[in-house]
Amino acid sequence: MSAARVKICGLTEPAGLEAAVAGGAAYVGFVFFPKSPRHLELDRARELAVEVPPGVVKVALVVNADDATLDTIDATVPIDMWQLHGSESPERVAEVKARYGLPVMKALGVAEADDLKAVDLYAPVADQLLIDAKPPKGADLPGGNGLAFDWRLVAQRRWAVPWMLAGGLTPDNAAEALALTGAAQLDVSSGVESAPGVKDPERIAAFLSAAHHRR
Ligand SMILES: O=C(O)c1ccccc1N[C@@H]1O[C@H](COP(=O)(O)O)[C@@H](O)[C@H]1O
Repeated sequence: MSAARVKICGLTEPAGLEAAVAGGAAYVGFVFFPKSPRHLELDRARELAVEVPPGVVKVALVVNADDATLDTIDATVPIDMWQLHGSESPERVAEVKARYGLPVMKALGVAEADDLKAVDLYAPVADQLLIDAKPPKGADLPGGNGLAFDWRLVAQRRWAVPWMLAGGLTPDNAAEALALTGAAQLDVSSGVESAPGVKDPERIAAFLSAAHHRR
C-alpha cells in the first residue's frame, strides 16, 4: 500500500506549520471557530497560509458559518479547500462549492453504524468526506476532541468519494488505524499537540512518519 496522505489540522504557529510541511503533510488545516483553542484571527491565518508551499492543500475549517463569514475568510486567506464541520445540509455543501469554486470536504460524526447513512446523502455533493468521532453530548466542539470511534464500523468499506479518517488519532495508533480501516488519508489535531491549541513539532513528525511508513 502507498503512503497515506495526512492533514495536520488546527495549526496556530509557524513551528507546527514548518514541521507539517517538512514531514510531508498533504494538507494543513486552519480553524475558524471562536470556541476552539485552535481558532485563528484572519490576519494570523493569512500570515501562516502564505508560508505554505505550492502542492500542500490549505484547508479552512468552519462550523455552520454563514456567507458573510466565508466571504471574509475567502477574501483574506489564500485557501484551497473548505472543511464544513457543523450540521451543514447537503444543499449547503453544494451552495458553498458553487459560491467559491473550491472543493468542499464535509465532516460526518460517527458513533454507531446508523451514522454512516449520512455518507449516501453527502457523497453526491461533497468532494471529500471526513469521517470523525461524534462529539460527546454537550461538548463545546464538534471535533478536535481527541476521541476515536470504533474503526471497525468503516473497516474495508467501499467509498464513492475520497475520504479521511479522523478522531483521536496519535503517532501511536496511526499505523493501526490505517491497517484496520484501509484509509488512504488521515486527519489529526489534538493527537499532535503538547496542550490544547499548541502543536508539538516532534509529535507532528512522528505522526507523519507513522502514516508514511504504513504496514
Ligand atoms: O480542532 C478543532 O478545534 C475543531 C473545532 C471544531 C470542529 C472540528 C475541529 N477539529 C477537527 O476534528 C478532527 C479530529 O480532531 P482530533 O484529532 O480528535 O483532535 C480534526 O482533525 C479536525 O479536522
